[in-house]
Amino acid sequence: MTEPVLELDGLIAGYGDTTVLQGISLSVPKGQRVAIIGRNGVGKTTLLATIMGLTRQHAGSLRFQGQDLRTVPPHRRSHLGLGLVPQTRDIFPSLSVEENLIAGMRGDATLDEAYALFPRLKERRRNGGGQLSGGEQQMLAIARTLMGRPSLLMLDEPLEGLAPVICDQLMETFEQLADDGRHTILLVEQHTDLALRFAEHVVILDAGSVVHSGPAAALRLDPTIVERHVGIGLPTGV
Ligand SMILES: Nc1ncnc2c1ncn2[C@@H]1O[C@H](COP(=O)(O)OP(=O)(O)OP(=O)(O)O)[C@@H](O)[C@H]1O
Repeated sequence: MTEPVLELDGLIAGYGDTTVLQGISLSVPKGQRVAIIGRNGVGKTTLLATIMGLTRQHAGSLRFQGQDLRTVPPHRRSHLGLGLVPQTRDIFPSLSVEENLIAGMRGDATLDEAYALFPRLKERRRNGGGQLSGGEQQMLAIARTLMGRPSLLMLDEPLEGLAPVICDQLMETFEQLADDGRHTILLVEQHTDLALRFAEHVVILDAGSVVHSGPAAALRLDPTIVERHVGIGLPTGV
């Protein structure tokens, strides 16, 4: 078994005094593709935000590459190799595509890398972030996070509101990133079928707790587990 890159043990966290995550334990090996699924409001975004240091950790532990992150602020976490593409995308609308990418750049990251991954961004490089389509904005949000050279890439509902053809393109990009040997990926996604096809391991959350954690292959064989916890059926052929 590969060394875990991320380890959560009894993690309780939330907003101010409110707790949302009710004792999450999770161990993610380096290079694994993990899908985090669950109904609306069960704490998926809060889990990613907590790993990034954006919420209040009340109890339990959170370790990245063996280091306890409890007192490490978000900007330091991104220096350590954590990268979050938030659901809100958070690009700078008044900056051009190129300026957005430069703002996220660290180390030896180059614009050419971003443009190789998303040729569309090269075509739009002089356009303002606010002038982009939803799909282009998501590409920019992902590319900007990658400019920070994360080894743990967290994607919060990256397909939300996007046309099926763009969803397919983005899923191909995630496959590419997972296969390049440099990224461990946590994917929060409402498109459960796509998430299960992508993932090696699936975590199902309900009311701030892990109610299932196991290989994606088992869920593909037995969709009733997903139906029970997420309340939806999977299309056939997943
Ligand atoms: N900034 C905040 N302050 C207080 N409570 C919040 C905040 N953000 C989320 N919550 C609450 O935390 C709980 C979990 O929300 P969260 O967004 O993590 O769920 P989710 O599973 O990602 O849902 P969705 O699929 O709708 O995005 C919800 O009850 C939500 O109302």
